[in-house]
This record gives sequence, structure tokens and C-alpha cells, in this order.
Amino acid sequence: MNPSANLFLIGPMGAGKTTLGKKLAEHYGLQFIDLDDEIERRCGVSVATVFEIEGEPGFRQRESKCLAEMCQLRGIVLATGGGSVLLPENRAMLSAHGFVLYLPVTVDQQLSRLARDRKRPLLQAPDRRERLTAMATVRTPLYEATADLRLDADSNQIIKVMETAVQQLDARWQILGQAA
Ligand SMILES: Nc1ncnc2c1ncn2[C@@H]1O[C@H](COP(=O)(O)OP(=O)(O)OP(=O)(O)O)[C@@H](O)[C@H]1O
Ligand SMILES: O=C(O)C1=C[C@@H](O)[C@@H](O)[C@H](O)C1
Ligand SMILES: [Mg+2]
Repeated sequence: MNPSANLFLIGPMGAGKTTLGKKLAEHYGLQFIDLDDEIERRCGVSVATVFEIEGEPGFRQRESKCLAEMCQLRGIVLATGGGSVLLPENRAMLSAHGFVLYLPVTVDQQLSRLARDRKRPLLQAPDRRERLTAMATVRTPLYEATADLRLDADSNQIIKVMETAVQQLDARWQILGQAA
């Protein structure tokens, strides 16, 4: 793999961006970075604490600044946050600096995968299904518009999703001239 290529994973909470991103980085010999972890490292507190203190607008500002810095790097697989596509400037950055892979997920899959999650602030709602559905209505068109490739691998087995991702990336990423 071309060591200067960047792969950006986008998609909703629980889509598997972090899980698959780590595996893809290892497979292609690239560096894995998780945007949420990077924000936490810089702030010295959790994403949830940033939301508590600064609200969602404060978090979005930090997220955008951190994303801009990550876009200056080369040879990375970046698992973005679920809301990273909300700001138009973020969508432009993603498109300009790497190949954007969208991992779709159904609300039912999210509910089951994140059933035990207590740390994602936007999931702390009385009705999680309603919250996730409302988020999907706003965000799905943004994921679709930003993606270079939508990963169609509707499996609950990560190993199968990984196989499909590599097949589809090997076909498409090279055509776009970013892979060796
Ligand atoms: N294809 C899959 N099938 C079954 N479980 C999965 C799959 N992908 C991820 N998971 C599980 O779902 C949970 C959430 O996955 P992960 O943290 O990778 O999602 P994410 O897209 O990074 O979410 P966030 O945007 O909140 O960071 C994890 O427990 C992970 O093991
Ligand atoms: O979907 C979202 O808006 C979020 C997803 C997480 O990755 C974090 O970035 C944060 O919890 C917000
Ligand atoms: Mg993640």
C-alpha cells in the first residue's frame, strides 16, 4: 500500500469504524488513529466530559480542529466520530485528504451493539431508538454524499466485514490512484 495514502472511515455510532479501522490499518501497513481518542488525549478528559463542560458545539469545534490536524498526516487509517460529517468544512477536508469509506449500520444493529454503552453522550437518551433514528435522518445523506465507497457488508461477523472491505477497497482504492 502506498504509505502516503489516507483512509477515512465514516458512519454512525456502532458502525464498527474503530474495530474495522484497526484491522484495516494492520492489513495495509498504515497507522491507525481514532479521532475520539485523539481529542481525549489532547483535552486530557473524556469526550463525555467535553460534552458536559462545553456542550455539543464546544465538542464539534475541538473535533473539527483535531480533524484538520489529522488531515495533514499521511499513511493513516482514521476512525472518525459519528458526527464528524455534520460540518461542511469537515466533509470537504475528508474528501480532499483521503479515501472515504462509509460503514452503514441499521438502528437495530446499533441498539444491540451499543446496549451496554454508558459513555457516548448522545446515547444517554430515554428513548435510544428514537434518538438514533433522528440522528440517522439528518446524517445518512451526509455520509452518502461524503463517501467514496459505501461498504455493503451486512454481517455481524467482523471477520466477514473485514474480508468484504479489503475486496472492495482493493478494487476501488487502486482505481482512484491512491494505492501502490
Ligand atoms: N460488524 C460487526 N458485527 C458485530 N459487532 C460489531 C461489528 N462492528 C463492530 N461491532 C461491535 O460494535 C461495538 C461498536 O463498534 P465500534 O466501537 O467499532 O463502532 P464505532 O463506529 O467506532 O462507534 P463510535 O462512532 O461510537 O466510535 C463494539 O463492541 C464492536 O465490537
Ligand atoms: O455520533 C456522534 O455525534 C458522536 C459519536 C462519537 O464517536 C463521539 O464523537 C461523540 O460521542 C459524538
Ligand atoms: Mg469509534
